[in-house]
Amino acid sequence: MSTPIIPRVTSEIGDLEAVILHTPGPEVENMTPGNAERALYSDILNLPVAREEYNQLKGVLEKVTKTFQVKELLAEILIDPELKVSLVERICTQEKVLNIKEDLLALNHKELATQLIEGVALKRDSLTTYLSDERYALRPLHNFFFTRDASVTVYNEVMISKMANKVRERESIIMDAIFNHSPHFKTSTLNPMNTWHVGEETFIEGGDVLIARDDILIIGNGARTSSQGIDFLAEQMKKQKGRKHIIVQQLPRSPESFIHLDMVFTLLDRETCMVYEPMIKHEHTYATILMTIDNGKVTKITRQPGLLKALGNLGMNLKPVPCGGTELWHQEREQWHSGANFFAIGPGKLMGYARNGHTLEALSKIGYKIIKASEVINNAVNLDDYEKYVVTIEGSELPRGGGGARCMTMPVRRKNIKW
Ligand SMILES: NC(=O)NCCC[C@H](N)C(=O)O
Repeated sequence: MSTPIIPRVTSEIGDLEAVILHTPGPEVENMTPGNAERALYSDILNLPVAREEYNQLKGVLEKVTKTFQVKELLAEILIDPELKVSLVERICTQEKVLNIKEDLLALNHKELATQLIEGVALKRDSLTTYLSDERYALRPLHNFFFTRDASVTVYNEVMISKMANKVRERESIIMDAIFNHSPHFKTSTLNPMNTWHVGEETFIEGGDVLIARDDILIIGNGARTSSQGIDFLAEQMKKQKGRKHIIVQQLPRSPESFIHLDMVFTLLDRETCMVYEPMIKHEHTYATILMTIDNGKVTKITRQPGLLKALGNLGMNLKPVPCGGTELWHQEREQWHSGANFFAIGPGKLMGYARNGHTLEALSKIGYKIIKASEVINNAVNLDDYEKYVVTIEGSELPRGGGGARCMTMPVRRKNIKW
């Protein structure tokens, strides 16, 4: 095996060196209209189409960087019998299904990894289970292809998220096991679950955590990340030397397309960001707050006149590109389909959905070349020929899961940016 990767991410846009993906499997279909909402979906995905679309994202990323697949990483660590027992025990205890522990332990490492992700069917071997409306003893991890959310590389460490919804909790447990045991990574993890004073109200998800610069984090505070979750991360920042800034952007709890900050704001290159204007540029009641941490202490907490101005005050003057273009009508529609959710594989080197035409037009106007993923995969286009581009993936099915290119990628390592 090659030398382990030391996770390090100091910006949203540095050249990507390694990323964790999860190709959607049967778990995304294993739901009914009755429980799609509980699965945090607005619709049931068509798996073959979703996979085709996902393979465009994966195909491009495999060309430009090192990629890992969650299921393979998980299966590999489950070869260790002790870890297998402790992980199964942890999951069964957390999900209150210790009765299936022995069945799970009887599976080989690959089958166990599959079942932990795709779900374990409920055995109808008692009156209670026979009468139960549940189909699963362990529910499928419908949302795991949004690898962004359950863990986050924050500078030199990996934070394991504390998910806001039960249906996503197992994702974090799996990522915790991977980062602590996979031979592919050498890192330390920050896990709110291991901190004695972290309470019920503490939650924080990767979609809300943006690393703007080596001294600036931008964190969304809304349905998925609580103030307590941000305080947990602020505590960790206190351990670092020098001055750190955390800009907190409050978010509305509805509609569901505003669940994470990266659905309304992403960084594109050194000078540009993508914004959903009604949330990021216009006046509203959702506060922007700046926390300043100086050598281990929070020295100041102040209200700011909006996210862009807060960044400007710290020397990051970003030109906002409007998701959906200039008309509110298009902005609303394209934001809903993850039109603001871009993933940077390098500064000015982006991936996003092809369907959001007005957003792409706004990027094209400022010099971004729009390139289809298939052209990259078939070698019809060489990305090195362009300084700024958006590689587009088809997005009919994937956005119905509730996220875009940033949500589907968990960067483990990026090169540092020369500002
Ligand atoms: N970073 C993101 O915005 N991730 C998308 C998560 C969508 C998923 N259905 C969820 O509700 O958690």
